Amino acid sequence: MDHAQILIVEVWVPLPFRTPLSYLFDPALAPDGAAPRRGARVVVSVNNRRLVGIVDRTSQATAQNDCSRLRPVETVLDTIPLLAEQTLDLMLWTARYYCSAAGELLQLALPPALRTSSRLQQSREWLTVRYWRLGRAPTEEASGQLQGRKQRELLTALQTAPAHQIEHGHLRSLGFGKAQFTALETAGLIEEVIMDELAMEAAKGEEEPQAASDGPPAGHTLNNEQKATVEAIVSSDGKFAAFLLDGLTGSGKTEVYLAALDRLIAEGRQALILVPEISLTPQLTARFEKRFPGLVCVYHSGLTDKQRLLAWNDIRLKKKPVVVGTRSAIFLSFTQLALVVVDEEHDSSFKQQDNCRFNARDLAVVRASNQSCPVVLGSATPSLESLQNAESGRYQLLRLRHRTAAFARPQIELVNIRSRKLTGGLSDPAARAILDTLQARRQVLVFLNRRGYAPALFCQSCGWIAGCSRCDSRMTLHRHDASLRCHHCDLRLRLPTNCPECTSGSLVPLGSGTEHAEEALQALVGDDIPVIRVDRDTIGSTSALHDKLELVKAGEPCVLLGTQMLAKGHDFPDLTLAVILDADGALFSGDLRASERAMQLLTQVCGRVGRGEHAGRVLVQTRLPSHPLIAQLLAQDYRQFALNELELRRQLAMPPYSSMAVIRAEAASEAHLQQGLALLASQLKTVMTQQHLGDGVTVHGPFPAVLARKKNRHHGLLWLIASKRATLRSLITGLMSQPASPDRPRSRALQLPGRTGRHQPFSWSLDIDPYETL
Ligand SMILES: Nc1ncnc2c1ncn2[C@@H]1O[C@H](COP(=O)(O)OP(=O)(O)OP(=O)(O)O)[C@@H](O)[C@H]1O
Ligand SMILES: [Zn+2]
Repeated sequence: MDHAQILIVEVWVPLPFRTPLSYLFDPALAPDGAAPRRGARVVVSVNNRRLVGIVDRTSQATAQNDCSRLRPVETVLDTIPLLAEQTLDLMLWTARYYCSAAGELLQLALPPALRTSSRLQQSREWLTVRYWRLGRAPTEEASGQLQGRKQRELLTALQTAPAHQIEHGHLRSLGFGKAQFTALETAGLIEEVIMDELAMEAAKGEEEPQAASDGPPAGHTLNNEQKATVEAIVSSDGKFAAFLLDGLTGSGKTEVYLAALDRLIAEGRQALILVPEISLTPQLTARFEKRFPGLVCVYHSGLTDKQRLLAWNDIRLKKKPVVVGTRSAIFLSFTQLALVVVDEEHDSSFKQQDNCRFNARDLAVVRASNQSCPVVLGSATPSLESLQNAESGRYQLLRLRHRTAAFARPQIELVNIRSRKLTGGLSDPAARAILDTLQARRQVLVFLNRRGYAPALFCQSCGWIAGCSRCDSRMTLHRHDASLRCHHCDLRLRLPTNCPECTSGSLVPLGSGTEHAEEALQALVGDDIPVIRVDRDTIGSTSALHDKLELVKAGEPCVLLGTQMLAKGHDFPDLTLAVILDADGALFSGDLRASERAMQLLTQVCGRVGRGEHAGRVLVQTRLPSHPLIAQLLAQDYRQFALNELELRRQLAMPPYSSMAVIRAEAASEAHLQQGLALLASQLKTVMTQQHLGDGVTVHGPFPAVLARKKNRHHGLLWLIASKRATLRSLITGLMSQPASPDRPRSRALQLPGRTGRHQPFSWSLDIDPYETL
């Protein structure tokens, strides 16, 4: 083989490999003789599977390369890079930082239609777009013959459009139709162009500036705090700066993002707004769309494959400069970011909980830094990590201390329910407050973070409790379909009528979930007042939630009942009472972040009321009125809470004052689990000794996971805590190069350790900067 002509193409494939795979490419065989460019897609085969991969690098084969062992690239799908350089760089950075496979991130960086080999043809069809443009040689005579007003309007539209062309669909939406197209085409004044958008590269630089729009509807007149905040953000235009926007619930953070965007995207650049879950906040998206009509693109996994492809491409080609998306949107192909916003930055949904366990909030900072633009992390209840970054000066702290509403803060009262009778979880004082509020024609929010009818089913004669046969957990009673369900593995059983242990018929539900609360609330308020339940069981689709929330927005008296779905950023001016049915549920967990999470959740619920013209009131039902966290909730000083909590973490040398990784292991049996974890622990010791890591790092465990048995697999973990991030890195890198098991040395270290499959006797994975630690 003549090495001089053969190229070696390194390709990332969507499999858990640590390095790209090498393939041969013979330019002589390519139709245009060109090598595939970085970021272009190719089809390659891996273990007889044909996969779509992304080109990382192409180089000349040398005599050192053993080309006979390499397979050829099967097809080059793109002549241009489909993934922006910036996205590819971020993928590689993410894979390195989180010790995972860059190729697997392709699933997030490319929409499904572009990476599934059976959909490739269809994706091309979806991206073929019809345009009309000015004819090449319109004659004077032809122009003179223009008949109708609409024909002249169409011509003017094209004359003033960038590149003198406009998409067919867009023209139709402007009211132009077949009559005008045919007439002008016949006269040679316009012509049709069919374009393969997948083969188009994004406009570079300022070539095609996209004005924010012709006078977007202005927002509120900003108050002084908001103005100062916007100025601080805008003054970092064109350079990297990270801001923590710490603003009370309802202090107008969203208004700040909008105003900053207004100033920053004016020059045709892009902006990314990351939100926890789009389906939960249709209102937020609507606010962006209203302010930037036609310029907002929404990107999340709830879209159909086609919608996702078109949205992805609009973003790539910079047709829609404002992108509102969930965590995977961080991997979109932006080339010219002017601003990145992470709304509700404390939210757990920014952390991916499987495969590559990245935190999109942290990647937002990395991406902004790579692309030299400001990034704003906003929250009323900032994470301790971000607060610490602000304290240490890494992030600039911006504060909004005043609510925009007429009333500063809701009034919070405790209801001690230790010896009270509850109906569907509801105490008498809470019931009275609800009725009073509805009487005054206002709305009520009832928060209960537990779905189903009851969290347990109990036999009064023998004490049996329904448990899951596959997990160490209780089954939840769902009454609407008379089932018992495990919320961990989704096992579903018919509700028994008799106790399976003692056959007695005295089975009773224990405790209350939202289904029970709904029943009790409806009985309390009567049939005329709607009780709107929002939880995972009632919200099948985005539109279902949207319809329910519209009902609340209409302002009629109603009761909005639900789980944490309701705590996320909703803005309903007529909500004046919130009832937290069971504050204690949030207080018991040994997790590192348990208090932080509980405080954030409860504070956010309290923040949903009193946002309009009327004062808000919150009733907190608890059996532990003197619990310190409840006291801090009453004080309504999240910041003080956070500072105390930070001090505690500092004393314990826990994150954010140290770097942490969790090794999660699962096994077919307890014996396999113990054996596997013991091996890992001893390998960690070996690495620590070899590399003299000494006091810099501590390994805790092994210990069982909170749910020690889940889906019939046994779960356990190890904690690695280091004073410096670099030490943790050395330890992890060292561990990765240890043999997978004593009798099975890792041959080429290509495959990531521990990711050999969920059905192995023993497997493990790494969680760097874990959100959940148990
Ligand atoms: N300067 C202002 N003048 C009058 N009203 C304002 C102003 N800024 C914001 N608002 C209104 O106040 C309400 C709360 O603002 P916004 O939703 O921006 O707050 P937020 O801080 O994002 O809230 P949260 O974090 O609780 O979701 C909204 O209805 C908004 O329209
Ligand atoms: Zn189960």
